[in-house]
Amino acid sequence: MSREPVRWGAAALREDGPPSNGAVPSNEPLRDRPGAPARSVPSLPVREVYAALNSSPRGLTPPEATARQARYGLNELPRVSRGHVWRRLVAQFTDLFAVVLIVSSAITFLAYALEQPRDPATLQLALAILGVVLLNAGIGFAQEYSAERTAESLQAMVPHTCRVLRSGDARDLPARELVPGDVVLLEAGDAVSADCRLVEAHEVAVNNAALTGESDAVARVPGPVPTGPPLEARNLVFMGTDVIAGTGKAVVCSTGTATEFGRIFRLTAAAPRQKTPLQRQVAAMARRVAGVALATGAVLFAVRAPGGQPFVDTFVFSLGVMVALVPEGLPATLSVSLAIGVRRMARRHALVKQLLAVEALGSTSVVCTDKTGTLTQAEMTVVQLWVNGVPHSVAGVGYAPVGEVSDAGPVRELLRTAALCSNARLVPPTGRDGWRVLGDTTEGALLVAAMKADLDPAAEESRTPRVAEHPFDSVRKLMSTVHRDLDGSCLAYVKGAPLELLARCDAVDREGAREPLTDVCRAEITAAADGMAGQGLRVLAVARRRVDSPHPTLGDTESGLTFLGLAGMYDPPRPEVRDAVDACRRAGIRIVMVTGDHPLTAEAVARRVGIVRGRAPSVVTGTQLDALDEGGLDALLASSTELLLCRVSPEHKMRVVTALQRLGEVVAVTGDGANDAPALKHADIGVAMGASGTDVAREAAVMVLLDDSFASITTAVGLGRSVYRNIRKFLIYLFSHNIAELVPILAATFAGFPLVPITAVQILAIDLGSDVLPALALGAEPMERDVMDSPPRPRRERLFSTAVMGRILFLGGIQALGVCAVFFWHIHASGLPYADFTKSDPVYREAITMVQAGIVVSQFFNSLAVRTDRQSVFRAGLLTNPWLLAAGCFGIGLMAAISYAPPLQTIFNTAPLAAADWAVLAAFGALLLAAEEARKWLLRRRGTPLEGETR
Ligand SMILES: Nc1ncnc2c1ncn2[C@@H]1O[C@H](COP(=O)(O)OP(=O)(O)OP(=O)(O)O)[C@@H](O)[C@H]1O
Repeated sequence: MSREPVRWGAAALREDGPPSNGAVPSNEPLRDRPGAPARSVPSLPVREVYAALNSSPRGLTPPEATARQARYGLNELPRVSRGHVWRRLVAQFTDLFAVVLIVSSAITFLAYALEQPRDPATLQLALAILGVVLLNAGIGFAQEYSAERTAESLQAMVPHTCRVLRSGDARDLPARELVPGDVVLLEAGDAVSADCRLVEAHEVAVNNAALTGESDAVARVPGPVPTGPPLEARNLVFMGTDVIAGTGKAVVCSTGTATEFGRIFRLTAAAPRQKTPLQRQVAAMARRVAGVALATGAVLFAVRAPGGQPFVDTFVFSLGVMVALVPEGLPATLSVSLAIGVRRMARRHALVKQLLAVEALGSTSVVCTDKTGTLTQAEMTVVQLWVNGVPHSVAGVGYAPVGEVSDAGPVRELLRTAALCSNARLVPPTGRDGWRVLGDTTEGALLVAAMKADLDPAAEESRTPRVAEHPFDSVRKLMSTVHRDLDGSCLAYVKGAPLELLARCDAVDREGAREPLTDVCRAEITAAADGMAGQGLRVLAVARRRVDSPHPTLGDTESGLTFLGLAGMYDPPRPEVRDAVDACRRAGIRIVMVTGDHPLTAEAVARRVGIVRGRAPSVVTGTQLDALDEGGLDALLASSTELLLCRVSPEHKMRVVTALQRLGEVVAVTGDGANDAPALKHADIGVAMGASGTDVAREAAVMVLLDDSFASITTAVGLGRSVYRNIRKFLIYLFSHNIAELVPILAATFAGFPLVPITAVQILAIDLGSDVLPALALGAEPMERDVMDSPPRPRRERLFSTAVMGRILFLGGIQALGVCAVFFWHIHASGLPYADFTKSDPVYREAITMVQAGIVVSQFFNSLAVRTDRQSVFRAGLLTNPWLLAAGCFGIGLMAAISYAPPLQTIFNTAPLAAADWAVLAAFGALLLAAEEARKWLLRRRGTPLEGETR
């Protein structure tokens, strides 16, 4: 069963009334509902539970379930509201930038009101600043809203199903379709989707942390308990909690908001969204730049105030420059870029639950991966059996029970035992789907093999019904079931990893006779198991014994066993994995295979998919890991390039992840089982399987693979790297033009020129007009082909590294030099002394138009230059990001309008430029590109990569 924290709706066991929907207070069957099973459910004996909830051991019929759904509504909780829309909008005006801008705008309005005569330019500036505030708030609000919607739609893509009995038929249904009275099947790793009363339980333990905060495992039993607070009833399991051990069957008592989880959910405020380190770095940088802006404003005021200019003029001017230099749209551009990354990953089957993962993915240096399902297709087929020293092959592929198996008695007995000791179910073909397995694929393969031998598992089960079970767990590596034999006695059937099982056998079956298991015999069986494993097969051993009671202890069930034989199953590798493994090699990412399987099986599969190429990979078992202290483990992990960890349990996985992180690695780890959750949480990127993983693993991971494939991890890493590169591109692009805006202002001030070379309104037109779209287009640059050709970015590398800062200064410096040159060239060409210039002077208007156009045109070339770090842009292809070209053309078009359209000329105090002026600016832009090309050429010649890149 699954948990979906955001979108549960309302439903409860109710005899009448409309379906509840979040807003309607729901009734609470386990509490006070009059006339309902309510409080009495936990105290009822099992057989009365069904009657009390109008259900039966075969579950509800589909029409009854539909009727109940109409009556009680879907099993969902209402959407979390992050506060009223207006409150969220107001919040946009309360961050530091917004407050600075609002105060600035207010002061400018005040200045306009006080100045004599009033200058329309002051009013324009005040309005422009206000416009910036509104625009910024609008972008922020829209971005937050869309991020929320993205998160919700991604959540909805993660499958949340539970196994339900309807008319006796087990089927996987979306958790939201559960209704009171439904009979659900639970097993370790499931998240519980509704409040339920257990009616059968085999060693069930749950984690009620979501409700109680206590993360210890608590045992659950099916029998009646005294009436009391629902959370204390040991036969109830609750929505939002996890089954961490055992298997069981339970009847749904309440759903949606009527559940205990729903009650708490209504009281819990949504957690605030955390900023990622990258967002924090950018915000810190933006604050620093804002500080520089503030200081510049103050310096300008101090220098200009004594110069005889009107006080208000100087003040408004300094304020305008300050506002213009604040990087207003930056945080929003960053979030949009991260969100684009998340969407791209989702399209490639990798759902990222936290933005944090997008950036961590880019620096992943080790991937610890499972084998079955991730590297292989998880389509097990039993291909070989080994009984009494004789190998038997099994024909047929996939789950279709068509093929041939020896009909020898001992072979049939092996398969019958294995099939009875399984919980999986085979589903016949429907529509376009072929034969499918519900449940564990290893067990599915055993059922198929049994059916190929003409055995009917259902008939066998009714002949010798199961009375008890010790579920499989990956530490014991065994599973056992107890069955009542025809004569009333009890038999235990056990299957599991050969070594573990053999250690619990003391006899071997020879055509029905029990013979002692000699050392020779043991060696023969081990050699046979190794032989199969060496071919890449997963090997299971099967055994049985008579037991005295229908409910023997684990120790009694799994000791003194009689060995029956071995089953070897083939699981073909996923075809796409080989290329993905190659990509990881090129990208300097180590792959460590972590599997519970046999070392020989692991090595054979690792060779097939290319993880192992050398002659002697390090193959280490869980027992060997246990013998290593921390130092030994570190040495092992640091020294082995090809490492396979076999026969390990999830606890080992956790230890290895911690050790790798200690060695400075950024670790991605895959997991599917409930007890993989700690390792998934601890890793830098926990990756859960969307198709086959348990709900608990999906909950603990930050990334969910919809197709379970290793190749999707590699793609996500590539996309993560590309997002990081793109962010760096637009930061260089945006911050370099700040220099081009600032330097001419400082130069004019210190040269004693009485006016500014570019006005605040012009700067705002660049920052919020011509620069926004190219920055977004850079943030959305397609993934470069060579993104996986370089080693991972070091964990501690800062976004604003020396190299990045150097590049900002280089590009910004060239731009600044250019615009200063065109400005003073215009001013000096007129021959007028500085003091004679006024705001309305045509030469001055032309000069400031040249400065603004100079920045816009050079930014166009700059946007092309920043696309590559070392490679020539001409080699990378000038036309490969058409959005960027379109955005650049839009910016130049806007600038032309500002230069030529009379109303805009009035607002911006600009003048029409001549064709020759544009030609000068274009030539100057081309010079910037040429200088960048020369710098890249030098870098390539020296072979120094920038931030670990090959370009
Ligand atoms: N359902 C089962 N019943 C009994 N034994 C099993 C079952 N599934 C697996 N085993 C045995 O336990 C061993 C460990 O299995 P486990 O599922 O823990 O490995 P895993 O780490 O998930 O493997 P992989 O890396 O292949 O996904 C297997 O090699 C097999 O011999």
